[in-house]
Amino acid sequence: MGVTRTPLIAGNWKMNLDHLQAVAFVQKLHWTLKEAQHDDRSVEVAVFPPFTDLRTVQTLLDADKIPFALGAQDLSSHDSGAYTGEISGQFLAKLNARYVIIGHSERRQFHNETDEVVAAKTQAALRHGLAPVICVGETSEDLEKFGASAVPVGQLEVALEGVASDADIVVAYEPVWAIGSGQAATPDQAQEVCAKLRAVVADKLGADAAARTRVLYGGSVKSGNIAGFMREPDVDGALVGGASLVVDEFAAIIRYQKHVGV
Ligand SMILES: O=C[C@H](O)COP(=O)(O)O
Repeated sequence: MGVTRTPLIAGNWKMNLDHLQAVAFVQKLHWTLKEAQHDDRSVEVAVFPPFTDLRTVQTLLDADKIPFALGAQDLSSHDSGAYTGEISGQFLAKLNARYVIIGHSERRQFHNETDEVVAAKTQAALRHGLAPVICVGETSEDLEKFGASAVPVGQLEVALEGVASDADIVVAYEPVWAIGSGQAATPDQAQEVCAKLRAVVADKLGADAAARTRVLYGGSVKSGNIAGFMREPDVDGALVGGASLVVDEFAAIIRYQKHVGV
């Protein structure tokens, strides 16, 4: 029997929602899903608040037994020391963070993160038992010059250098042109690149890792298009930006099976 990959719907809040707004949001999302009798086991939900919210959200998740996983949006490649403003993976692990986003295109674009930095951060996450959500994707210029898959495939190959075959990782394919633009990739386009990314995981970490690793699509995911992506065999979930900030919309994305009859 093949490996079943639990779908992952991840909300990357980016630099939105302070810790008080985060509490209200998480409580409302939880109630909304409960009211809709959402089956907690069918889809894993993860939220990625700003660093300053993490402790508050973790306390709320624990206290109210809310079954959402917690993730951070970045981490330092170093574990401790004189790195002003940086956040260590060991701090995130102590907050029971399960995931950390690495190499988001906004980090690559605004903080000059190279593939090598992404690889070092991937190692840092794994050292502390965090599952890196490794983001890769092409810009519209890359798409024109090289097609859709060459750049994300190359980025992932570097990120997986030296990663052990039993590592717990997630890959997120986020075409940069689709992020925040309202112009999502088509399910076919997402499937094509996600399948190639899974092949990179197979090549670097082996067939078992490729079979269990979740590959997400991200870029203008909404309740109206999530079902199309989730029907694709190599798309195991979504990394959602803007739509993860609106409770009803994010809940509808999480409930894609019932909502749109997949
Ligand atoms: O991390 C999330 C992505 O950047 C997608 O953002 P978006 O859903 O607002 O397009």
